[in-house]
Amino acid sequence: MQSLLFHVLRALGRAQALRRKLVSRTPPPPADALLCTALALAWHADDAPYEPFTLVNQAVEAAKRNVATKAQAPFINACLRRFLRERDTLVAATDTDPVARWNHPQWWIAKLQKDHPQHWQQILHANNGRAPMILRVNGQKSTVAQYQKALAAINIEATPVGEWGLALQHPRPVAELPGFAQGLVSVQDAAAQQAAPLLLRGLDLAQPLRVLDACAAPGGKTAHLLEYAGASSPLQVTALEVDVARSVRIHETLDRLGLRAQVLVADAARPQEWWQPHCEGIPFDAILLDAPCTASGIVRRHPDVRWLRREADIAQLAVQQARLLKALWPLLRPGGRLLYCTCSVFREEGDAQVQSFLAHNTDARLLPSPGHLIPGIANNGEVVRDNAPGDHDGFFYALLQKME
Ligand SMILES: C[S@@+](CC[C@H](N)C(=O)[O-])C[C@H]1O[C@@H](n2cnc3c(N)ncnc32)[C@H](O)[C@@H]1O
Repeated sequence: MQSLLFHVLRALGRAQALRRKLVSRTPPPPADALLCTALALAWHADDAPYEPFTLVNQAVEAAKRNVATKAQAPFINACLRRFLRERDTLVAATDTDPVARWNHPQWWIAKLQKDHPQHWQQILHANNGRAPMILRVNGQKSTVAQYQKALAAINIEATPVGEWGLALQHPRPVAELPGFAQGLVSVQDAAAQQAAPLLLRGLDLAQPLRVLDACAAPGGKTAHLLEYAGASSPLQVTALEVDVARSVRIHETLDRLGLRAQVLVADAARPQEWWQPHCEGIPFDAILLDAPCTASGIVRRHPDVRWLRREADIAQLAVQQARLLKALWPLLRPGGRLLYCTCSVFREEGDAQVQSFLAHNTDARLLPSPGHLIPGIANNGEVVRDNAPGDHDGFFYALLQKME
């Protein structure tokens, strides 16, 4: 079901453009949904999950069986049969429509063209692909080489990515991964795996440093911070999450991996409510702010995001991100570091956010940072400024230091 749904979402722009060519008036929503679903699955014969004739027959059967679409079954049948007869002409007629070509809303395409004039096509192309499944090996329990061997022993092929990552040749349910329940590995994209080393590299981890993970659920990066520091490090991590239900997942993540952190349910933008009562008001040595964002960098994992987001969400989220940065900066000790990141490729949530922060905070300086990571680059030889090699999601990282 999910695989079919994701397929439809990755081809919805094309399907809606084809539907407009087939009918002049939009059918009632349930019939339209069924018609567009069938068109999205069948439009590209080489990529269709079933024989296009089967898809058409099944769509018409489904229409007949549902009271909401029953009356439109003959209409859906007529549209889809015509589509099969005239497919090449109809597809060619939609090729000039960017929404059909790229399967993203027009505003999203225009935004990427403006924000990434060199790479917008590459980003859209990556967004329509399928993301690889990447594991992060828990350095406290195994090594990349050992785990790769354990996978090979059960015929799971994997290639090392980055310091702790293994990319699986084919995605697998986690229950099939050796030692998953015992915390040997986690699932985490290669771009997200850069957070812990970026924040902690070069710090003296033999000291009892205090680290705040300000937006922590489900705890992927909290766990990586602890794994990275190592079992013998006295690193103290406070994991903050505003959403009670999501905070439960931080405990689950830490329990599975055998790690410990202070988990607080609180609003990071209102430190007056939790910093003094739970952290004695002592400044942190390092802060990770993995801020809520549009998730425009992880579209290939969540193909619905592009259709559900509204352009106005970007500005609203940028305000929230700025509020979080402003509230957390005073909690950092002079000389300390704050890593700001989002899984977005939009500049308002990355570059522009950080430039505005630097302009308003003269005690902050930007340390060498990856900046915007462009999704889907798989050693294709293309050079992108500061982009890490290998396939990964779209992300943004800026490492800020507070001057002493
Ligand atoms: C991008 S996700 C974090 C992912 C997490 N760092 C990880 O690697 O697993 C952002 C999280 O921030 C939480 N959040 C949003 N606003 C917050 C706030 N004001 N204070 C604390 N948490 C917040 C959201 O509920 C969400 O769980």
